[in-house]
Amino acid sequence: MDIFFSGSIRGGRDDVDLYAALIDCLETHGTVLTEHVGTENVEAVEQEQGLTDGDIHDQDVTWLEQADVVVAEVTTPSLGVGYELGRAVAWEKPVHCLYRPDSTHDLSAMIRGNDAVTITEYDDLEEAEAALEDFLERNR
Ligand SMILES: O=c1[nH]c(=O)n([C@H]2C[C@H](O)[C@@H](COP(=O)(O)O)O2)cc1CO
Repeated sequence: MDIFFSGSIRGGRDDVDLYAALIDCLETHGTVLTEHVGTENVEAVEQEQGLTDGDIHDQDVTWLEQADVVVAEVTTPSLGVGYELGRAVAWEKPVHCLYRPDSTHDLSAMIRGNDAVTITEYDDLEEAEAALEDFLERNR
């Protein structure tokens, strides 16, 4: 199963360690196409690789199209994550979002109000992992 994991990069990297833990969990169920989202110095690595913003966009959209399912951690608001979710919904991919309700950012109505997206509100990693396992089992 190919999994597209979506998480904030330029929107803010406060949750990067959490993204890495979620990616580790997802990798026990399939191939995560976007492992780089959980890498601390992702933008420096992309720069070293000579990737332009155009390359990053095109590569991510290719992975998104290839993915069987999409998982996003949406607590830190991100334009890129919102864009990826919109395209995933338009392609009718199964989409699951994880959100921590103790956040200072309220979740966008464009995500919470979207019937095509399932959302788990969670407080700790264990709860998030259980929700992901359930989502992946239902969409295998
Ligand atoms: O350098 C990048 N590499 C990359 O893969 N992305 C993709 C993957 C993430 O799920 C999403 C993050 O968007 P943003 O940077 O607007 O927070 O966009 C985004 C950037 C920077 O915008």
